[in-house]
Amino acid sequence: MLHTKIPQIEEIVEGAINKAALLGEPQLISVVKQIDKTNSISFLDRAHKLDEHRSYWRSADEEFVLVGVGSAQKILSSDQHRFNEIEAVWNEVQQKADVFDPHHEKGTGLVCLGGFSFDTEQDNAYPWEHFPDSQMTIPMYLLTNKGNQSYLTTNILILEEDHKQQIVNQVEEAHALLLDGSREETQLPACTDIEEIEPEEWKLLVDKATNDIKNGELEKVVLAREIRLQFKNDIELAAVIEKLAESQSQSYIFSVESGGHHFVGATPERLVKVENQELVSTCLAGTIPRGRDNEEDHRFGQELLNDPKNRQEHDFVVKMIRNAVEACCYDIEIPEKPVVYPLSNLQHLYTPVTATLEEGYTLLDVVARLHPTPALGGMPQQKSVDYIRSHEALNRGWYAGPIGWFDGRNNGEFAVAIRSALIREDGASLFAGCGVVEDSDPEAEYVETGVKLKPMLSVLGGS
Ligand SMILES: C=C(O[C@H]1C=CC=C(C(=O)O)[C@@H]1O)C(=O)O
Ligand SMILES: [Mg+2]
Repeated sequence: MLHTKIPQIEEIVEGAINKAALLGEPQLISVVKQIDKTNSISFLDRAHKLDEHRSYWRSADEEFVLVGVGSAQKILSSDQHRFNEIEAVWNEVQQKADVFDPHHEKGTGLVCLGGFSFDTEQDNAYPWEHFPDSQMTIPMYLLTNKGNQSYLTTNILILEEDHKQQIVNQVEEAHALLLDGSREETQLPACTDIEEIEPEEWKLLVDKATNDIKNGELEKVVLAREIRLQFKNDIELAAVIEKLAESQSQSYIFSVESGGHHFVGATPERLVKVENQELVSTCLAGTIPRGRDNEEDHRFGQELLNDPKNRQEHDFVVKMIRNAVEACCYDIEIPEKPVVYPLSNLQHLYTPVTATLEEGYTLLDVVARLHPTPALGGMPQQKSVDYIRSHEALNRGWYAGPIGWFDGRNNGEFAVAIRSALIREDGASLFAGCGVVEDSDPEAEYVETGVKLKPMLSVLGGS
């Protein structure tokens, strides 16, 4: 239920304790307030004193940041129909919750943050033992920065036996800590060792894939590789996120914690965004480096636009996304040809997709239809996922899976978790991949993945 008249927190907590007793089940409350403009990195940093479970999301193309701290409720699923299952639980949670929100801004109030593994049939083995197949968290405390405005949401699952004053004190102490404004000095990781995982075997696999494609087994497959780093000290998440956000201004910046490990990344690739039933998706595939000067940069861009191998990589993605969107949208707009999308160290082929989502469909329905697109899996979809599962040496875990958020007003966005790293206590695994088609050259694909790994590598002290 949404309440627009906002009572004092004492009253809200008391009401929830009574309701929990009456109904015989915990009662979720969500209270939103506008606060002074708050720096998201400082907030993220201070939050570790409260709870290690922190999530970070920064949009690539608007001033929109979410920082989640702690967990009021987690929604998990390892089911084959995990997107639907998560949606069903989410609907139930929303129905039962009491939301006190006078602002009605997107990304405030009841919001879920989290992500999904690439492939539910791959087991959660090292280094992914702490990451379930799907994990969406309603944080206890959520900072929402939208343009110049900041909002703080407090979500609490109230139990019948809870003590009103204890809860109120706990919330007030947490708010004071999170909003205190100071920032401790944080340090970037000191890397002591770098290990590329079997680069020669990886190139042989790319070569094999081109042959399997020529033989008609499949049309395209995205193959990823891993680099492992060792650190001298435990990493400080806020420093990593801050540096990544600075260096990758055109990318989504994300971080999700599970079991004390952080999955972090800077990805340029949106999977899908929905706001007021308006849908935006992105076809991003086909890659060339940036030039050393304007002339070379432009020449590379033109080369990319006219290169048959890169165009083929890209066109598979457009075709698949078009089909998926046509099944649940109208007013679909997709330009005939891609344009060049420059990032700090490389350029991609880019085709935007806009449409209106038909009534009755949700963001998660579209995620279920799209994941994985041929920019992450290949073509045909199921064959390429099977191929990856049986041939790729690494355990993808959440690499290339959907990562993002949604709120209780049918707004939300998912990106694909590429150019990412899983950070453990004293080390990290970094991941990047590339689209392999029949004309792919293993050495060139190796170099392309190297360029994609570079920004994360340099933030983590590896170069
Ligand atoms: C799979 C990745 O990139 C995809 C996204 C854009 C361009 C790609 C490419 O040109 O190969 C990939 O399809 C990755 O960075 O890990
Ligand atoms: Mg490529």
